[in-house]
Amino acid sequence: MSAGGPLLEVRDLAVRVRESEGPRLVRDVSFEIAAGERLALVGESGSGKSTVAKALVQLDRTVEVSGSVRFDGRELVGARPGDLRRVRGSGIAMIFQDPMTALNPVRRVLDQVAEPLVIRGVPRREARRLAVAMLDRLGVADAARRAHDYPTAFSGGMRQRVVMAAALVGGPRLLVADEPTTALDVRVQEQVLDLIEEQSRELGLAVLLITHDLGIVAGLADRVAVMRSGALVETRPVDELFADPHHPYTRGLLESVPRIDAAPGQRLRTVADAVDDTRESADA
Ligand SMILES: Nc1ncnc2c1ncn2[C@@H]1O[C@H](COP(=O)(O)OP(=O)(O)OP(=O)(O)O)[C@@H](O)[C@H]1O
Repeated sequence: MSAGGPLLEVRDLAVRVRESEGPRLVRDVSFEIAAGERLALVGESGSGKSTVAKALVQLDRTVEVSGSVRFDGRELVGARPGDLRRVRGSGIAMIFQDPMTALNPVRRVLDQVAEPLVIRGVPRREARRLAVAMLDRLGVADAARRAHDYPTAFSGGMRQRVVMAAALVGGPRLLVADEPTTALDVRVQEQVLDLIEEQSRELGLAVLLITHDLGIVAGLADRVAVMRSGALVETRPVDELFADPHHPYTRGLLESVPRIDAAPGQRLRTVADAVDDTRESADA
């Protein structure tokens, strides 16, 4: 346990493709997340959000990560593979956009959710009991019976609940959720986001939510970090950022969120429009 410091502290994170002379994919990224806090990392597609997420626990071996990532007081950049595996198994859990790729289609849900516990030496019976309890907690109806099904028998939203159960069963302190609802239909998106928020509140779980969709950030995040072209442009409390975005790029992102009060047929503004406006007013 770190002595009063943030749960996650990222300093000057930079990522480059190994043995390449090309520009860094991510540079100068610094942010922190306190225990139980929810931070959204937003930005357009290709801005580097997933690269940051994977760099935290060095999931992508084709890239070189530099700078500092301290989790619970321990440095992860340059840590031994075994130590990183342990952090991934119990400290930092990750879920991704497509729940099906995270699940093995030919293994029963019960065994997949129980696996992180079995790996840690929890007896199989007990691991299975805890797995069913977690599925139940995450709203899988009739969990004891459904747990014996294969993932293909579940809908997209239910699969994401299964993935979350496998992520949370080991009692992580930070959940990194990379576009967790992008592949789901709108109604189910909301349920999954509510679920993440509920688990965060009840378990004191910190969350790093990665999304290109600012529309889903307001209800869930405490703070927002805005990423553009591999760097952070501003990190602020969510209410402040929505009320008074400092950076033109952030203004652009906010203006490109579809609004139900927009006039019918009104063209959605893009981030490029807002950045152009700023250039024009600077030129004038
Ligand atoms: N291992 C890699 N090798 C080469 N290029 C990479 C690698 N990983 C990421 N990139 C590039 O880095 C840039 C940032 O990608 P990243 O996936 O982090 O963006 P993102 O903001 O998460 O976008 P999206 O929302 O589309 O996932 C992209 O141009 C991507 O092609």
